[in-house]
Amino acid sequence: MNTTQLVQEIKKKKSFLCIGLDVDLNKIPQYLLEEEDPIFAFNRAIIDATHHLCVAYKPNTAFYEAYGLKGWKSLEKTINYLNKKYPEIFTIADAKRGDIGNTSTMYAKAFFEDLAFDSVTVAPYMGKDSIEPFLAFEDKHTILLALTSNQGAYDFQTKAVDGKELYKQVLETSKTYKNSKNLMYVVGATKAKFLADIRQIIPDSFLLVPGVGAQGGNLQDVCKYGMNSQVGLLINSSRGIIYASKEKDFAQAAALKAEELQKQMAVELNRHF
Ligand SMILES: O=c1ccn([C@@H]2O[C@H](COP(=O)(O)O)[C@@H](O)[C@H]2O)c(=O)[nH]1
Repeated sequence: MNTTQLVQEIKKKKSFLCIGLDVDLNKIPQYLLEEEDPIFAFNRAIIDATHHLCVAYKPNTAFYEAYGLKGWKSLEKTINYLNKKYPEIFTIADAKRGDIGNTSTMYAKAFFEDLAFDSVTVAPYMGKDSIEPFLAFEDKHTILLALTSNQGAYDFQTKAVDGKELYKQVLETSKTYKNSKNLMYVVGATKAKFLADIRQIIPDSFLLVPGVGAQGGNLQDVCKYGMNSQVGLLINSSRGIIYASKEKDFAQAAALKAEELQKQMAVELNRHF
């Protein structure tokens, strides 16, 4: 999916919500554990109940890798289900990969070819030759960690190197990479006050913004400082939506939580456009 199609979906649904599929078997309704594949059964129910309220889903691969081969199979079934039943949805593998070039190529093949995600999150620390193998996939998006939502972001990302904060150097340098038009960036909702500066450097890029809800980020602040003329935002919520209930009504409860955010997004879209 390209960004023009993504923006069309956002305008159609009046939503730039990304739902995080971070499935923890201790947190899902216990009756689902009797299913052959409880993780996929959970995801399918959440997706069917919420797809009209969001434009993207983001499984964090840690929650699948933690269950070994079974978990990876659940991830595969989830992406196949999304691609087949809801091809209009933008898919993000939150895997935070990046390595020397030939290894990055293999990571890119894993997420873009084998699993057919639209995008994958990548860490910038190893630089150009670790990122360009992902960008070589012309019709896919590489989502670079710029300024993360956690407290540890202040350890390195906001520190000045040669007089400029590291996250700003990541943004500026990444614009020089081959196929940089296919870059998006992660900026935590907890870092909304940085968004005005970030937009000076990357006015047109899409931002994946995790950290609303459970981590305390504020949707309105993110929109105020981060929205651009093409919306330019995908705001993620995982736990705040998918664990709204541990009972049989879990999918409906998730839909209600997603709808709360979608309605706030509709207000923001009306305000900006
Ligand atoms: O800076 C970052 C980068 C990634 N994440 C991931 O997003 C979700 C957030 O989950 P919530 O339950 O809505 O807090 C999760 O997968 C994180 O690993 C992030 O939070 N911050």
